[in-house]
Amino acid sequence: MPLPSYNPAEYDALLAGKVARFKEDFAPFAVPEPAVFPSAPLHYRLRAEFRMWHDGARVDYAMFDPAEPKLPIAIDDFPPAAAPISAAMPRLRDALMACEVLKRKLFQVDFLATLSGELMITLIYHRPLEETWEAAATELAATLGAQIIGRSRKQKIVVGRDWLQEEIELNGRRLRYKQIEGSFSQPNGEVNRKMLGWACARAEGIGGDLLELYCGNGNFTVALAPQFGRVLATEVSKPSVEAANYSLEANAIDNVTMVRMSSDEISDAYTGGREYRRMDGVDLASYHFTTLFLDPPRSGLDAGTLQLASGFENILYISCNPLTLQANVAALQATHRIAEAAVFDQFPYTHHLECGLLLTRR
Ligand SMILES: C[S@@+](CC[C@H](N)C(=O)[O-])C[C@H]1O[C@@H](n2cnc3c(N)ncnc32)[C@H](O)[C@@H]1O
Repeated sequence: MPLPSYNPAEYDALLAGKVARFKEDFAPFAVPEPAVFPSAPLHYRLRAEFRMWHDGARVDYAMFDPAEPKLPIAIDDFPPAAAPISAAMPRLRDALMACEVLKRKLFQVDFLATLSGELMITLIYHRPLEETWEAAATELAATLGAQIIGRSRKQKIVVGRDWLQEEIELNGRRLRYKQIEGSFSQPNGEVNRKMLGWACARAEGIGGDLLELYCGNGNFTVALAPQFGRVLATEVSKPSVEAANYSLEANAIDNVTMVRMSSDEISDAYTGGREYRRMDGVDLASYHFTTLFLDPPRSGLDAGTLQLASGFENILYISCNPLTLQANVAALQATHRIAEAAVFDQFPYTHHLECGLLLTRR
């Protein structure tokens, strides 16, 4: 099997195939016609990771054909990568080749960019990093206009910041977010903007309070909060909670309480389970929840969260895995029907599809 091809001429047909599969998979649940949100056909990915291949004085970005995983294929560019990554790739490679201290035992390079034009480059080594590395990396950061992080076993050196500030225009607002190196952020920035817009339009006029699980850096929280009375947002990862708190402050949002809790913990607390110190000061009984917002990892919802969801009037569910979404919708069939559906092409030229559903109580 060759490396994936990124041919814009094939894009529409590939997306049509995915939409058809979605409609077929969800037909047993009487899914309405989905709204379809395409991606830009090129330069859509805000993240890219490459192994680095050394050959004499050369170093190259390498990709691997799954059929021949030991044979590196050197690449000069990566068409899906967002503009700041595409522009930096050849400049970084040339700078590495010109500087032994930056090049030696460099194993991998991770790029993270934002729609706001910021760029972070993580250089991962199979050797300890010394002061001369930091001096060279500081020069590189200035040349490329990027944040640079050096990683090696038990070592992390940050040149600049280990986070980026994203800014997203949405419905006349300019939303600001913190995106921390190594934490989750949506890979396709423009499609993410479309997801935020779709979710806000679905929430229009519902009112009451919102419970959000898997909130990450507050991506949806910041967009949705003004449409609800109060919001209780939860997330398990500590850096993501820190980023979410930053995002709330940066957007002057004051009706959200953030709690670091896993989905099964919040489900347990909600149904009167054990007491959680992290819930101190949060009076669950004082909320008038009308809506549950969910954006879980690929594994979908655990049994406790499904139980929790079954009691809500409205469930807004964003999923990166139609298979687990199908299973979760099946489990909620007795209580909820699909009122609206959307597909978001976060991952062009792959079989992956992001979907959104509004489920309302029967
Ligand atoms: C698909 S991401 C969505 C994040 C966020 N909604 C966004 O749009 O960027 C899923 C998030 O769920 C978090 N997560 C994973 N397992 C979890 C669990 N059991 N309980 C709560 N959060 C979890 C991850 O840390 C990640 O931030």
